Amino acid sequence: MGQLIAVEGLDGAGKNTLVTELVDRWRRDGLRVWTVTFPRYGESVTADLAAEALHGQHGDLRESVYAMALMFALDRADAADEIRAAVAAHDIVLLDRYVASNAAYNAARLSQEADGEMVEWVREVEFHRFRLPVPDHHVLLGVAPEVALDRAARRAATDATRPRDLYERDTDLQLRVDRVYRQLAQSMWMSPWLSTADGDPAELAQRLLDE
Ligand SMILES: Nc1ncnc2c1ncn2[C@@H]1O[C@H](COP(=O)(O)OP(=O)(O)O)[C@@H](O)[C@H]1O
Ligand SMILES: Cc1cn([C@H]2C[C@H](O)[C@@H](COP(=O)(O)OP(=O)(O)O)O2)c(=O)[nH]c1=O
Repeated sequence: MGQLIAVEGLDGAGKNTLVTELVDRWRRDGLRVWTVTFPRYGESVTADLAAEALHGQHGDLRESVYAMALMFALDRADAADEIRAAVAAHDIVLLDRYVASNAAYNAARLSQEADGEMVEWVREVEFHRFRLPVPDHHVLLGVAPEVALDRAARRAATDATRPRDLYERDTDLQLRVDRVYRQLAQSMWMSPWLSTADGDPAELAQRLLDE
């Protein structure tokens, strides 16, 4: 059985960059590594619909916090068996965003804290009803929100395929998401959380293997 690790953080925090570096490093070391990014755009209709809603389509879908949370959760529910099989066949399964994204973003949308109703609803729906595997570890890539916001804005300016969505353009929302993420990490929500401010892959790769 491999380790299931979820990497979390704000839009533009550098999750994708960090995950790519960790996967390369561990594979060079001979470990069997499998990775998936949520939302699974292009593979999951509900993920695509949610992203389109965040870019202004599908009427008032985006206004419902619970509907948006459910769209992202259904994407994961559909991937549950694949993740379980990957954990059985690999040393490490690395997830770029997972259930905690839904907890942090939707609690933040409702101005709730990590001990509020939304985080509990996400836990109940995703881990209990959808039976998603619980990560062995979470990693919070906790760069300062201003840094993440700046990176997301620069990425949008230089990459025409990555315009900022509704959440990325909402600075107050990102600040509240950051706060909920830190509370989730502090309370070790569902499993131990490792927090890193700079995402040094060498150090993090070792810390995760040492755990
Ligand atoms: N450690 C870093 N230092 C500087 N820029 C970075 C770093 N990590 C990522 N970036 C840049 O910031 C932007 C967002 O990174 P990305 O990995 O796509 O973030 P996320 O997946 O969290 O949205 C990208 O343009 C990336 O090249
Ligand atoms: C995976 C996931 C993402 N989100 C949010 C975080 C992001 O702001 C947004 C889109 O995900 P993101 O990973 O940022 O995709 P991209 O920038 O490539 O479009 O959706 C949730 O609210 N719940 C979830 O379960």
